[in-house]
Amino acid sequence: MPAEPSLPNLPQPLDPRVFEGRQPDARAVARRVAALAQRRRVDGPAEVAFLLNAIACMDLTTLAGDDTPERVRRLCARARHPLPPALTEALGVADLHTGAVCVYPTMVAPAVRALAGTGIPVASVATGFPAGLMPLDLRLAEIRAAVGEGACEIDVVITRAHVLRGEWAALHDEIAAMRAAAGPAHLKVILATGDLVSLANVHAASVVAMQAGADFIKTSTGKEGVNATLPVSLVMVRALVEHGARTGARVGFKPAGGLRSAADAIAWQILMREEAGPDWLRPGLFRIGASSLLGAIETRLAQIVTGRAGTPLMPA
Ligand SMILES: O=C[C@H](O)COP(=O)(O)O
Repeated sequence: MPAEPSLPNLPQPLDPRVFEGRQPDARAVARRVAALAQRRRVDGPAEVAFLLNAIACMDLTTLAGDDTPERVRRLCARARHPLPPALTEALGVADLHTGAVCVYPTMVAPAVRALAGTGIPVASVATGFPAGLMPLDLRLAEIRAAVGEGACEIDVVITRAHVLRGEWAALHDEIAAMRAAAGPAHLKVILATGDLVSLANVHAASVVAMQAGADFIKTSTGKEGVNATLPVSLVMVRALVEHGARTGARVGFKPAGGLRSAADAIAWQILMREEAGPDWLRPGLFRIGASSLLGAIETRLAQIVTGRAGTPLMPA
């Protein structure tokens, strides 16, 4: 068993022994989350470093029914230059861009065109996002269509009923089929944890997704009643650390949905650093899915640079 997992995560057969009978202790999880909160008080250069890393690890997202190619092009321009020039100059940063842009399948083509030559990947949601309640062949066809348009990352949703009914083989086979349909694209498996009722279900679904070949496990669509929380994130990150110890494979983590403040950006990075290790805090292994976090980070960085809370660095 390698000490440091470093291999890509290849699909394996379902092994329910890894999760059956495992019941994460909700009180212990809450205690650990509270303890991690004590480590979040960072300031000065450390805070700036966390905030810039949050941008580098961000899947800058628009997933709205009224999305247009124009909106997506504006989002891509923001992904290429996430901060105003005066702020990047004051911070002394160069070549900063977001980890990816995340859109619906029909918006992949304009995003790919807008990001050509930048190296910024386009991620597409698929599989009947956000509910996933479409026939499997149509969900797989949607994955293939998004990859065909140029998406190199695919964010899929699972059938929550498989989890709620304990249909682990069906869940494994569904995700394995999605893994195969995605071909060379990275597969992020959204568990929609707000729908899964218990931490035991979150743990089991995380393990099944990884056994089926997920490159990332992701908390939420942003559309559930409850989206990313620190307790479910802790359970998921511990599951991926254990998976790495068991298999040697590295699986990334993507909290998404409801992350809106600079404090959120830091809290999830602290959790990742303390539970998985500092090496996980890079775009290949950690992403934050967010539609409105970037503005909050910009505001906080401007406050730090000017030393005046609430004072914009640039004229409006
Ligand atoms: O995958 C990303 C989420 O859909 C974004 O959720 P949000 O709009 O709450 O930031």
